[in-house]
Amino acid sequence: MDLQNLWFILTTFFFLFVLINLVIKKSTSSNKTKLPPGPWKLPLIGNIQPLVGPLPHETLRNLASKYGPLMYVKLGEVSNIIISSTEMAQEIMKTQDLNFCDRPRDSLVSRIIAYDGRGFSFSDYGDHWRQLRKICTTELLTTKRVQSFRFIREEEVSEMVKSISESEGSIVNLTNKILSLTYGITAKTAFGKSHSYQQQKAFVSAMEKLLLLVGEKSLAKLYPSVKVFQVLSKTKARMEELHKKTDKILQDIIDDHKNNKKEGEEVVEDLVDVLLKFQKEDSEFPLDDESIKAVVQDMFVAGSETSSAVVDWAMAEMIKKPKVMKAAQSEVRKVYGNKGYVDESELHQLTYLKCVIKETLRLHPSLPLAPRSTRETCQIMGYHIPANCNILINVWAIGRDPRYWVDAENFMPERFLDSSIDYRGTNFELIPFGGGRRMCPGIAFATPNMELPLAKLLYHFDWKFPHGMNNEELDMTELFGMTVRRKNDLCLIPITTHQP
Ligand code: HEM
Repeated sequence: MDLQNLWFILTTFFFLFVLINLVIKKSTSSNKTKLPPGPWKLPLIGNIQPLVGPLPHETLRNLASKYGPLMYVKLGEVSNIIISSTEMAQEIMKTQDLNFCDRPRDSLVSRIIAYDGRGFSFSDYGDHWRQLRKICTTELLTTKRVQSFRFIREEEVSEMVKSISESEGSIVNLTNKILSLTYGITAKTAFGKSHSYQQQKAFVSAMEKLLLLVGEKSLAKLYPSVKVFQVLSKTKARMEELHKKTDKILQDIIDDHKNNKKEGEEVVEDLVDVLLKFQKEDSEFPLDDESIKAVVQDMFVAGSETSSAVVDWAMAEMIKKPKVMKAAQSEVRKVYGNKGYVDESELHQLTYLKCVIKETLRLHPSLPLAPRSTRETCQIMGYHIPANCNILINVWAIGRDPRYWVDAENFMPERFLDSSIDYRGTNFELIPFGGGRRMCPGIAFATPNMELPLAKLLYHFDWKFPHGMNNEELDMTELFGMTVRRKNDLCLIPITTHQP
């Protein structure tokens, strides 16, 4: 070998060595910052796929079937990680829960609707949230408190049933009836008697419009850092206008509570009364008026449309499946047959109805995309998850995943008869109330709000479709907003079987 050849071989080895080192270094460092897989994106715009189509949870499910249960999607300038499997949901809501228990910083929602983060549902994990959570779990939403409102629920549901019975044989808009029932119950439990029907109507109407705006797509939401979009945003202007209305009504109600407090009188405390107790100076958590309004509004946002949507979907699924309707009716009529009327005393005996509700929550979770945000950067499955990144847990997709559910798209309440799967945050294939630290604290509140109206609607009436329609033709299209409800109202004909 001459000297020239030796020189050539040595330099080749040297360059190969440097190159291999560079490749190894690059691949280890990029693994650390490698984001989860996701669809192609355009500069500035990000991923347009999830913006197309009316139902983001469905589009995201379809994308996840290609890119996997941990997916990165950029909407405008906002980064989102989409979670679409039980394993990943468990990682977020259990294993690494502490790092995933902030809420997304949607500046419009948290500033306008949630009183600059003074509320509970939209606030970040921290001292303020901990204090409010404690008030909720020890005072506001306890089983004892829920029990104390039993007379309100029974009265309101009886009123609804009477008004349906008056329309015997003609078409009734059940969706509207159920929605105003739930809002009525929430208003009475929150405000007590110190509000007029006009105030309640105005408040509920503004809240309904606000909640639809929350689900609306807007440039201001996609580009929160571009102030000009915030200024020009019609969504923002409409939110502010509606918020002004709800804020004024809430302030009037709080003032009324303060002025008319009759000391020593034995009355059932409403939610405003309970919160005002925490305003006293010697209270461990003094709350100002703004925080009280924010929490009361939270109860409306988180508690009204969610429960009413479940009752509405349950009725729709049952009328679509006459066998299920019959089984649920027979159970209720057997349990309450001797009594002759439905109240809350025997609700615990309605095993099949509870399965109907579980199955409805599986197929129609009121919040299909549970929103979280990361507190610090972390790793999942070797992928980099940035700090302050929005996390959307696709509860809807998990509930319909054929890997966990037999005949997943089919409404079959029987599947829960011999199953221990529950929605209390330990079975990650069924998480309509979420899980972990930020799990819904309102299950005890929601349960009778769903069970009592359903039991009464099943006990007192048989149901027929209008205009000779048959069960195959019932439209089940969803409408995405703050909650997912029916796009078209459920309109049915009641036939009274047991006079209310
Ligand atoms: C069927 C009815 C309901 C459903 C499906 C539902 C569902 C949910 C879900 C999915 C979350 C987010 C959980 C998470 O991030 O892990 C949540 C949070 C919350 N829910 Fe519910 N909810 C319902 C009824 C209620 C009721 C009746 C109330 C109160 C009266 C309520 C109050 C709240 C509050 C305050 C939060 C925020 C908790 C926090 O951020 O710490 N919910 N709910």
